[in-house]
Amino acid sequence: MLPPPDRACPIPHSLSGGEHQISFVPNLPAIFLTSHTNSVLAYEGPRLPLLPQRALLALSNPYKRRLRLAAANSLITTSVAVPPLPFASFTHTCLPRAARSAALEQAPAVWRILPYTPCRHYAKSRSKMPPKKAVQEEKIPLGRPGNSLKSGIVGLANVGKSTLFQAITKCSLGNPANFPYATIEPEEARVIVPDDRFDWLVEKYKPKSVVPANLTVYDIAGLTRGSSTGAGLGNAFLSHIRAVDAIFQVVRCFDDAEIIHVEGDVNPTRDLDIISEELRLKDIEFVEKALENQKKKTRMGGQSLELKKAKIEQEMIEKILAWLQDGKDVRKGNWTPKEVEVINPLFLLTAKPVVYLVNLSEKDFIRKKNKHLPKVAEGIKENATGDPIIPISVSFEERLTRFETEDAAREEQKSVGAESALPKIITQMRKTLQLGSFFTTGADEVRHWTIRVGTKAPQAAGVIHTDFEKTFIQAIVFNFNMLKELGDEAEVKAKGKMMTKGKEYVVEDGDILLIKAGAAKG
Ligand SMILES: Nc1ncnc2c1ncn2[C@@H]1O[C@H](COP(=O)(O)OP(=O)(O)OP(=O)(O)O)[C@@H](O)[C@H]1O
Ligand SMILES: [Mg+2]
Repeated sequence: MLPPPDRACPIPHSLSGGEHQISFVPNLPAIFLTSHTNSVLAYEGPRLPLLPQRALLALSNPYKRRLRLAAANSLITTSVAVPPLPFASFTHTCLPRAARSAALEQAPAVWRILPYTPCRHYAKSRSKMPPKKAVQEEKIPLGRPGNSLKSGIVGLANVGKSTLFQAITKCSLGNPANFPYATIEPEEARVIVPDDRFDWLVEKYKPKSVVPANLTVYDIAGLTRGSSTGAGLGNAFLSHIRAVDAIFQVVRCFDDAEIIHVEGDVNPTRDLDIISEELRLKDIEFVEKALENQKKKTRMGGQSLELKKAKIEQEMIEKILAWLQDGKDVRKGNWTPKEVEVINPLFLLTAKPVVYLVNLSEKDFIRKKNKHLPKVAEGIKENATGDPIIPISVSFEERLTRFETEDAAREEQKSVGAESALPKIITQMRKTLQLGSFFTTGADEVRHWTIRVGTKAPQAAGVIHTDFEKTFIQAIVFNFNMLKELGDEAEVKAKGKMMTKGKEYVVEDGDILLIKAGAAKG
């Protein structure tokens, strides 16, 4: 209860009526009256008024303790019903001492409304302090690849996509044939992600069940000049590309007069340009559509928070459109986390990470020489800086799959002096997507899980089971390298290398996790 008023102070009209909170700090010359709206009424005493949360920060420890104690006993924060003007009155006797004397001296006391969010007053009051360093916004990569990854094989028609698909998946789902557009519907197959650590763990634990990580690969119909406007197989293939997390782009660098080239001759730099142009044109179309929809939302006008958010989003979409119209791929932009949130649901083709696969003749691949290769590398470096390029001979890979046994295929690789590039392209794809691995081990199951680099323990637990993210308690962690070095879990434990980690732990590549989670609600 507040003491009875003995001196009236006017309460500004905007705060009159309704329930308001009064908070003050004993012996501090500031008093705050916070409304349920977005404003704060502050008493302007001898010191600059501070915003409540800032005031708490600014208090010295004994005051903080007193404030907390008092707040716990409802002494400090009291609800007051403020009657409408002109009857609003407020007693200065409940003001802190310094404020009270100021109120008496400067009567009538001055009240003013301060915005609730900005902390400008706080910054001003400490103007002698060096300026705060700009907070570096954490960068987040585009896309949201999960544990089940999808990648599409993309390229001009008749460049070897289906043959590669068949070699990768070691199955006959693909449709390789020497005529353009042999593939119509995207074929799909899962391939196991090769990982020596996983193989070692399987050997060590000899579990009843083994679950390696996998990558779903799609063989997508060939592109051609004008695909974005419906030429060739037109738009159909584009929707297939939209659905994948990443792209393997096959570039033809083999000369073979028998194999038809849709452009008439082998010219990989021109082919690269055609593909990036088509993907970009399609993205422009997607973004223009998104912008149109967004404009429908913002057209209504008004001041609601939702509308403000929609307007900010519209500006971001306009920025993305300008970027694309400038001839640049979305994945090469330097986007803020908020912009990434806008980009992800657009499923843009040029936002997807690309691994370039340069398809060489078997002869060139073995001798590690190809007349087109330097130009291709230069072109990619110039237009898609940083994207990985892997030389491969799709026909060699296809031939290797025809050997009866793995050993025979290995022998062949040894005898010709060249290794299959397939394991490399899958591991490179994971690297490009900034993915890492963790493992769960035991007598029942050894499993390889996929997460984005930088994922924290609860989110990693959520990959195992969605409930685990919410009910996460802790994780028992040790790294594969430690296990391999020390030999077994007991030894890892004895050496104190088995650790209990909480919610803030960032899972490292190769961690072996045991998640402890509570029971799920409901
Ligand atoms: N490195 C290579 N050297 C020689 N021939 C190759 C090579 N790679 C693929 N080919 C041949 O090119 C032809 C076309 O291959 P494939 O059907 O895999 O192409 P594609 O890109 O899937 O075509 P589409 O776009 O029509 O689906 C096949 O005859 C295949 O054997
Ligand atoms: Mg094909």
